[in-house]
Amino acid sequence: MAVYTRLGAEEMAAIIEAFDVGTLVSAKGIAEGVSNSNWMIETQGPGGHAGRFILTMYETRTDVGDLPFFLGLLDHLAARQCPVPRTIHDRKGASYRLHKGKALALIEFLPGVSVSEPTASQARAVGSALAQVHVAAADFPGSRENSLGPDAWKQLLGDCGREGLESIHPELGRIVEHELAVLTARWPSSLPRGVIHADLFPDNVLMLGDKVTGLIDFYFACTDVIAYDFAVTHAAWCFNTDGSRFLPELSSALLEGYESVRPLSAQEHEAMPLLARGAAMRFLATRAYDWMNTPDDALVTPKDPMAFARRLEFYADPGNAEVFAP
Ligand SMILES: Nc1ncnc2c1ncn2[C@@H]1O[C@H](COP(=O)(O)OP(=O)(O)O)[C@@H](O)[C@H]1O
Ligand SMILES: N[C@@H](CCOP(=O)(O)O)C(=O)O
Repeated sequence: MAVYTRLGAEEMAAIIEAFDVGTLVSAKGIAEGVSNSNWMIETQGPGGHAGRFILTMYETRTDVGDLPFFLGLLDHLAARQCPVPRTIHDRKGASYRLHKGKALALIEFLPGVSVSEPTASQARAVGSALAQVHVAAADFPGSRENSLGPDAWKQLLGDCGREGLESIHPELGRIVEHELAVLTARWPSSLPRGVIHADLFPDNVLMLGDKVTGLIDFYFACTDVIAYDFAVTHAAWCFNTDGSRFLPELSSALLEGYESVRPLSAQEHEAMPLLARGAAMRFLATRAYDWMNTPDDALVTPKDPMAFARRLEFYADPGNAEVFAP
C-alpha cells in the first residue's frame, strides 16, 4: 500500500490544473511501492498533453533538496532514448511543486508490468538497459553522494546491535561482523564512477514481454562506482526471492546484456565478487534496520533481511567468483 496522503477530488483537480495536461478525469491510488504516495492520473483535452500520468507525492524518505538531481536525471536520460519516464513540468516550468509542505511531481506514465519470475531474455534486456543508463548519464552535470554506502551500512547495522541481529537469525551477528570487516578493508576506491540507479530490482523495471519499457524509482540514484550498480542488479535479479537459490542462466544473461553495451574492464570484473558482497550487505542493512524498527501496525510489511544474508554468503564463497568471469 503506498498512498500515505489523502487528496480530495477538488484538491487533486487543482493540483493537475497547475500543469498543461488538460483536465482531471480520474485519479487512482497505486498500491505498489513503499516509499512515496503514487496515483495514476488520467486527463483529457484541451490541454497541451492530455493522457495518463503518475503523480508522486514525496513522503519522509525523499529529501526535497535531492529532487532536482532525481528529476533532472530522468529528463537527461529520456532525452538520450533511455527507457525512463520524462517529468512533466508545470506551467511555470518547475519540475516539482510544493503542496501543503510536501513536494509532488507529475511523471510520464509508461506501459509495462514488473515481472516476478524473470526469464534469461528479460535479464539480458535489463542488463543492456542498465548499461545504456550508465553510458547516457556520463555527461549528466548533477551529482549526489550515495547516502547508503559502506558508512551507512555500519551505522544501520550498529543501530540494530548484535543482539538485535541475532534475534533475526542466530548466525546474523557473526556474518555481519565478519563481512563488514572484509568490506571495510577491501572496498575499492579506484574504479570508474558515475551516476547509478542503485536499486534496480524487478519491481523497478516495467516490461512488455522481453522489452524493457520503463526503468523507474530513481530515488536512490547517486554518484558511485558504476560496476557496483551492476552488482546491485545482479543481487536483485539472479536469485530466487529468499536468496536460497542462485539462477545461473539469469546471471549469464544479465552480464551478457550489460556488456553488449558497456563492456566491463578487467578491474571491474575482478572487483565484482566484492562489489556484490557490498550490494548484498547494503540491502541486508536496510532490511534488518526496517525489520527491527517498523511498528507492528505499519502499512508496510518489512522485507526479509535473510534473503540478502544468503546472497552475501554466496558472493563471499571464492568458488562462486567465476559467475563474473569475462
Ligand atoms: N512512470 C511510471 N509509469 C507507470 N507506472 C509507474 C511509473 N512510476 C511508478 N509507477 C507505478 O507505481 C508503483 C510505485 O512506484 P515506485 O516509484 O516504485 O514507488 P516507491 O518509491 O514508493 O517504491 C510502481 O510499482 C508502478 O506500478
Ligand atoms: N529494493 C529494496 C527496497 C526499496 O524499496 P522501493 O520500493 O523504493 O524499491 C529492497 O528490496 O530491500
